[in-house]
Amino acid sequence: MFLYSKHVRQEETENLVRFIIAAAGDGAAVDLSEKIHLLAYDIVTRASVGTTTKDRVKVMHITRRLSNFGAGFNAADLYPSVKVLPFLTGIQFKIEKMHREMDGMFQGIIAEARAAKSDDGFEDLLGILLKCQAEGSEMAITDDGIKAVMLDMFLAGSETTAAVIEWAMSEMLKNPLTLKKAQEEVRQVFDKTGRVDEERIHELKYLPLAIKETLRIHPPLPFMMPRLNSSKCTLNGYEIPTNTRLIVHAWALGRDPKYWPDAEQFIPERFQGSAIDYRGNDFQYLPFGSGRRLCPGMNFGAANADLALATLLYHFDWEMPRGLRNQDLDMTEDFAITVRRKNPLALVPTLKRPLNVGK
Ligand code: HEM
Repeated sequence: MFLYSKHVRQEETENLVRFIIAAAGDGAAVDLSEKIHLLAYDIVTRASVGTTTKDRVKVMHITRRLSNFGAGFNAADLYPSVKVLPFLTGIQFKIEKMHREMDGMFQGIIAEARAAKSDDGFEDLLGILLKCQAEGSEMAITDDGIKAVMLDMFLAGSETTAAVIEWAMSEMLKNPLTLKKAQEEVRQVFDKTGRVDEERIHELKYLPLAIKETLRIHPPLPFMMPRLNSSKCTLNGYEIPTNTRLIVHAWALGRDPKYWPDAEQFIPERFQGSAIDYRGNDFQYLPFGSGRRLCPGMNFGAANADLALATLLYHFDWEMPRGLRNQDLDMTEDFAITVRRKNPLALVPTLKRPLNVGK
């Protein structure tokens, strides 16, 4: 899937450039947040189910509602033994409604994929699952199982990727020296061919630092997956009984001044020559989690963010809308399972490099 997603990623980022070119020109600001989110959904959807669905905007909104809904703690979580609470708080009803909506859409996607079944190689995830289902395997694959995997991909894959791209652009705009540095490097590398693609992306050294720094200050999932401890233990003097639900706060770790000097500042250079990376072994920096629940989409998500950011910086100069200074850029976070910007990122693009497809 990762290899298959390469051309999907390329096509979708180029579509984004086309859209921005069409929207730019008269000094008008573009709602970059919306486009970044559609980009992430389209890449994840095409890699998962082969095509973008006609309901893409609807799926995107339901996913966001699910994310908003799952944020924070609710009474039912605090008193899991009181079985009636989910009904009293209305949570059960809302979950069931969203479930019905999503289920109908996913069943439609599965039916379309079955009808379009061909022998041209099942390269997307849904195709592979349907093939295994048809061939029969030791563990039966049901339609419900397939729908659960699809939901996982949409929920876990698209909002997170979009958040990284959106926050990286926001931080670089707010810190124009970092923007300049990243942009100069991107243009130096890709001017050789006039096209941003993955053949040369490994030549970038500064943009990956900026992405790492973004993941430190804005881990898209501020809380890792809940864990249950299998035996009693003591943490910071607190006794934790067996089977307690524990949640690691990745956001707080990334901003802890004990580990990070000038923790609130966006300084990509802090990762230069540093061995700290996001693969889950450095416990002060866990944007993709750690251990057996480590994000399985880490490489896919990082590749999507790398290409999208390199493309945005290569083709366009970016400015704040008239009357606003870079340092005034609003950075308020929206509280949901995935933390994204509260207000859309509206920026003025100026085309600097045309789109050279197929060079
Ligand atoms: C760059 C963007 C991404 C970030 C920052 C991110 C971050 C995370 C984090 C923090 C977790 C929880 C890990 C833990 O608790 O140890 C997670 C889980 C997960 N992620 Fe990602 N993720 C990203 C992209 C993706 C993508 C693109 C996919 C797939 C298309 C994906 C699929 C998943 C799944 C399925 C899980 C649940 C794993 C489990 O249940 O054990 N993620 N992700």
